[in-house]
Amino acid sequence: MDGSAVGSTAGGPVVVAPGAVHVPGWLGVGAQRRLVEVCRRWAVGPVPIRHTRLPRGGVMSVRTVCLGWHWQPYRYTRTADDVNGARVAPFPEWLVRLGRRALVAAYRDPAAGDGYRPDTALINFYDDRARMGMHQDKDERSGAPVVSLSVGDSCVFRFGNTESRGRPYTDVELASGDLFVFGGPARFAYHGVPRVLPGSGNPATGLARGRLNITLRVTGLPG
Ligand SMILES: O=C(O)CCC(=O)C(=O)O
Ligand SMILES: [Fe+2]
Repeated sequence: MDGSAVGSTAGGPVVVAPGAVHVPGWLGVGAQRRLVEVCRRWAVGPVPIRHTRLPRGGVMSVRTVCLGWHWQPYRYTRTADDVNGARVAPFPEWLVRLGRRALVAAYRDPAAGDGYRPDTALINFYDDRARMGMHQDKDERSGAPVVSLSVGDSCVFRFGNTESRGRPYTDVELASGDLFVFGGPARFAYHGVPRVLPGSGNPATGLARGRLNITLRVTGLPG
């Protein structure tokens, strides 16, 4: 993955809320295909992709595997103690660079990626029925932006406000190759995925069914 196919924007950035930007078609098909391939490898190990168990007994409908730091509700650790105890795969340098380019594209500012050093990625796989309830990404001790990349089936992405799970929110359709960034005043906004749209993806990405979402984040944790 060298990101060479990045930048084939099908449309310019759309500001959904201050600090929250949707860039349709940011990843070309080649870049999406490489992401699918590498995510398939990460899904196998060292920590296998799994449905995250919630402390009160629930189980998330998406399946998740992490890089750099392992997220389990509601903290980050180096080892996946709720899965197999293994240390998660390292966060690759090319993904840091991709995150920087994402910020430059979303904020239309050549300096927007300077100093951005994401150190964890959550890779979520959604089957036809998977969803994600409204939540904040708030286990990070950093206000740096979250970079979100989507491949495969489209979904309805609900982007809300920082006060509550409820309205006002905006429903955005995230399609294969789309970038969504939330930073600044939008960084701690509630968001979720009420549904995926089965069969809407492009098989040329290598993902015949389902939806892949990768979020890059800065944990703010030491070393
Ligand atoms: O799947 C998405 O688009 C969002 C995922 C998400 O919000 C998360 O992993 O925290
Ligand atoms: Fe989230």
